[in-house]
Amino acid sequence: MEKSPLLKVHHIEVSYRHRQQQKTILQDVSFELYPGEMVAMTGKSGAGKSIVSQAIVGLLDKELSVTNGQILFEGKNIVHFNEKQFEKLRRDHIALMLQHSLNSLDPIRLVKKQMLETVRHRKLGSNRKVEHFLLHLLNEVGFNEPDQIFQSYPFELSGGMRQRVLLAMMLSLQPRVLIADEPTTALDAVNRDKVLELLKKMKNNLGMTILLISHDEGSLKKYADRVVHIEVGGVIL
Ligand SMILES: Nc1ncnc2c1ncn2[C@@H]1O[C@H](COP(=O)(O)OP(=O)(O)OP(=O)(O)O)[C@@H](O)[C@H]1O
Repeated sequence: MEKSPLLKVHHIEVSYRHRQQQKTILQDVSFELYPGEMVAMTGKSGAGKSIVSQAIVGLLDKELSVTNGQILFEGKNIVHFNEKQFEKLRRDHIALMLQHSLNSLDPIRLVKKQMLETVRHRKLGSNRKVEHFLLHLLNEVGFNEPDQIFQSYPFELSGGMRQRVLLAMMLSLQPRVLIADEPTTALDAVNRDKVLELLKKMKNNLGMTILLISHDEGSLKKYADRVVHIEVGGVIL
């Protein structure tokens, strides 16, 4: 393991402000992610796990802001990035797979179209090359007949299959860090294990760094290298 962290969340505080009202909703959260590790973040519902992940990638609701602390990505403080810088960060370095992201696939647009759109900004070569790359990723996430999935509509797929398509989409961005916020909530036990296994495989094969957010401490311990626990008001390592 390299010595310096890829991502360092350092004593951050997030506050809510609307008109005259202000309150702190997250206080003194610190943890580090080292290259190539999978860290699970757990904590009770409402502890602030999603808020932390949104703060990292600049997707906090507009009433919320980081009012103290630093978030360092490769040693650089990104807390005060503007929208354009955050967009680039999300596109090139840190992908966030959201809790309810199953809904982010359009049910009536071909998987192929949606996947191609995800990588449109990347210079990956000819159309054939890009399609080949995406089909390979579909295969990596466990589809034996990726072309069939490519040519289907999300409404034709099960929840577990859609989750794996989404994962392939995230992987197509080849992020340094993948933050997966409750990636398995919509899945049954079999598919949940499949997705977690896959994340582990991605970590091992591609050297990806993963922050996995979930309530489910038991199953996460099985897959993660380390667990950080968020308490309401702060983090306990
Ligand atoms: N837009 C917002 N405005 C004000 N408070 C918010 C906002 N979003 C979240 N909160 C509050 O911040 C706290 C942390 O919420 P968050 O969604 O991060 O919790 P969580 O740990 O991810 O919970 P869960 O496991 O249920 O998803 C909660 O008390 C929540 O009510």
